[in-house]
Amino acid sequence: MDDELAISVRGLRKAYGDNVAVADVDLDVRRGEVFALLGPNGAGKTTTVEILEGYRQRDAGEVSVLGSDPARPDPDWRSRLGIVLQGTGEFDELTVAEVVRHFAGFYPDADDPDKVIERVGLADKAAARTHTLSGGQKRRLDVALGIIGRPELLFLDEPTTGFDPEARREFWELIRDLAAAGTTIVLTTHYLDEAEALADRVGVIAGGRLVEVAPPSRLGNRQEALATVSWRTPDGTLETAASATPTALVAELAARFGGEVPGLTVTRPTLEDVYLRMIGH
Ligand SMILES: Nc1ncnc2c1ncn2[C@@H]1O[C@H](COP(=O)(O)OP(=O)(O)OP(=O)(O)O)[C@@H](O)[C@H]1O
Repeated sequence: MDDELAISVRGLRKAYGDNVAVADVDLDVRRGEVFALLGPNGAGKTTTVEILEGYRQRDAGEVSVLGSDPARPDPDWRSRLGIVLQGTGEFDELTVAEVVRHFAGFYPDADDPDKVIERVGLADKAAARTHTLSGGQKRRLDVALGIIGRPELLFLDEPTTGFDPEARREFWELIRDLAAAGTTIVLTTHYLDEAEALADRVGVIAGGRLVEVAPPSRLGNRQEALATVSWRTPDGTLETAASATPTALVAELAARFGGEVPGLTVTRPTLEDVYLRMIGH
């Protein structure tokens, strides 16, 4: 096992009856990396992640997570993981501070509950009973419970669903801070901007197969794709051209217009464009 790897997966396979949910997945995640798993509903993300977390059994393949096989983990293995599930929900009558303190008790080297509550932006809700929290605030509490044990490896399942834009930005900052402090992070998300903002690499999974793994900027050869240049002619018509040399085209347009080119835009395929192509749209 390579010590540089937080996760190493070879030939992972899982079927539910005849339904093959995960087929021949090979995947490495380096220590300190932020890795995003993207894929449409039913692609196999949760199945894969729950196998890595030790919550589901695999049918075949080799899996190592922080040096252990999740199917036969070392005794202290689980305390080195942080898992942010979609909603804990069982502690409705307890306050935020009580729940976070309660979870801190499960870990040998837990972080300071007040500090963690502050970090996830719930300081002014510390004394509130959890059933009074909004959806976004509940997700922040989920995140607090995921990081209270100072995990080496943090799993986040669609972490910002229900967040308002400001809360998402704050959450992204938190993830960047955790990553900067050396935490390895694996997240699933349906938000491509989130993957682009946070991930060192993304893996696209479709139909149980890992279609591609690459940094967001390089996925689907995005960098080599033709640029789309648009501008308006003097009579206001929108013109569009696909170009491998957009700088030359813009220079030519600038010369033609004798200065500013009306309505000029230059775009490359977005992560969403290449992602949708990859999953067959
Ligand atoms: N416990 C289960 N029993 C039977 N089939 C399951 C079970 N869990 C998942 N599946 C099936 O396995 C496939 C992959 O599901 P999975 O939940 O891993 O996808 P996902 O990528 O996480 O989807 P989503 O984005 O909707 O959360 C789907 O066809 C799903 O119906």
